[in-house]
Amino acid sequence: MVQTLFTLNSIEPKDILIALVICILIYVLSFYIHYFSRPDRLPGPIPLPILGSIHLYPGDAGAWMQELQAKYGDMFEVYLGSNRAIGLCRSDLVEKLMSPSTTNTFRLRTPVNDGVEALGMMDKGIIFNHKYDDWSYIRRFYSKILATPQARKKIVESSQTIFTEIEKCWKESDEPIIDLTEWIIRFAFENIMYLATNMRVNSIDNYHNSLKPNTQTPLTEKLVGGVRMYLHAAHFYALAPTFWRNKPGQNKAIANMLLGEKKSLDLILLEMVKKRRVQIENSDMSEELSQDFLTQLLTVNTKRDVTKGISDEKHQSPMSDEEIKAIITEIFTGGAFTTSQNMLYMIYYIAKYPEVQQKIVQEIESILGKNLNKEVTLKDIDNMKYCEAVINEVARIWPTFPVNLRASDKQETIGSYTFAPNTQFLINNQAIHLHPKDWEDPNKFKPERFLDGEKINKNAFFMFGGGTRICPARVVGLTEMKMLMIMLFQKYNVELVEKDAPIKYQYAMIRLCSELKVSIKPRY
Ligand code: HEM
Repeated sequence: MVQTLFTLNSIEPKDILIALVICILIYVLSFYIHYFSRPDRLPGPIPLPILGSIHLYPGDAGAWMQELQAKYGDMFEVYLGSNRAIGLCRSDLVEKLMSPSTTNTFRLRTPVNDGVEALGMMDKGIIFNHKYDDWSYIRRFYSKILATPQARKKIVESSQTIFTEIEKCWKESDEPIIDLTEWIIRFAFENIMYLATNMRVNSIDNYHNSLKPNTQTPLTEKLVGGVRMYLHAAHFYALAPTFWRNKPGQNKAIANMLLGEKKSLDLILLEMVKKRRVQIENSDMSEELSQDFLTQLLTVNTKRDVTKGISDEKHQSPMSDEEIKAIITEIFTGGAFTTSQNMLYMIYYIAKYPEVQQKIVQEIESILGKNLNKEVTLKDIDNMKYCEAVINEVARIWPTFPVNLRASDKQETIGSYTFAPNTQFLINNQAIHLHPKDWEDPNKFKPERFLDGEKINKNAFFMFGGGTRICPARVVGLTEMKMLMIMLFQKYNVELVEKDAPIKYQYAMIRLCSELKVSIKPRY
């Protein structure tokens, strides 16, 4: 005891500092010995201990992946904190990851991620769900409800009504220049709300009124704002290592703010779920319930089950409000935001290329005539091949989702490289879409390359992703895009205000358009 006290008393602050510096040096040395002797080395920026390469991240994963490809080639590595992530920029490199086979082992989007956990989305819903049985159970709801002609018909019908409501607001405002960004988000939001809940929620009028001074923020605006912030939160939390998120100062403040926004969104969505649950519980047992997404989630494995056999032996209980909340968070993310952003970029390119706009109008008129009130059928929509080629070409040249994520919980090989379980793979959709190996004149906007007869190479185009995790709502997504195309371009000539300006956007898992100013003039 005396000996210990004596020893402690004789330690000077200087000695502690020296010991600390020695520890840090040993850590740094061993970090770099490990780094430089790692097996299956790939080119990439030399990481810093703890931070990895995150200090180099420009805030835009799409732009970063392009920059890294230019420096290091089609396959490279970066470190997100201490975790190795592999960038893949060529179709043949992603073959295994994007295989539709049920034996595809790249079933995960990310390894277990404490940021996603902190947001309350790990193993909830489907996007970040690692539990294969739960993921496939929830996907069955998507397939049953969204991949059907009924869902497409519903979207056709609601798109027409919602677009008319938007036109009414535009007429009322009588502005010569319109920024389409927020209108198109409300268009997609109202559509997905109707599809997912069978409710119309007046989001067009609400948005229009919210532009007037001194108005309160209506619930639909809070929801749209909340989902947008959720995308920013998912970006920050999924990517930034724990240490970086908790760094005192700006980082910590951003992390707290985003978490607060996610909690506010959770409260709104939970209230929506609870309200509908009470409505169902209070309704007469003999009353036929609606077949919408929310009702299916609320009634599965209950006496009022409208799902007709979605559950399996592992899923025999009703879903909790929390589980349903996570699922509808994702429905709104994909339904309101991914869809609207694709539509905005579609409008940007069509307005930028008047000759393409003219061909679109010709095709629409050849199928629907000049009667603007003619009912649009699914067959009409399916016959619009040039319109579809334009949608594809926009998604090729400017994917809304420029970087996709995959991981496997097993050891995997790609080419001659072996990767440890839980390695993160970053599929550079933008680079694959522009790779000269698969695309002739890749930077040229040329919708004809998608017309019948033109061969698109395997794994060279991922508008809706691919493999087992391909977008489960692609059929309705495409239908909605074509509907907007018909309603906007059949009736109006659309011109960009800044003809040569590049797309203005922010990155938040997807590319979020920040401004799209156009002038819209009636054709007739
Ligand atoms: C034009 C519209 C849309 C586009 C371009 C699009 C695109 C995508 C892409 C690229 C993915 C990633 C797939 C992968 O990892 O391979 C995805 C996944 C997903 N999308 Fe969509 N999407 C659209 C519309 C929608 C809509 C309307 C919804 C919801 C109603 C939706 C819900 C989802 C969900 C839940 C996933 C995750 C699937 C999983 O992890 O298994 N999407 N989408």
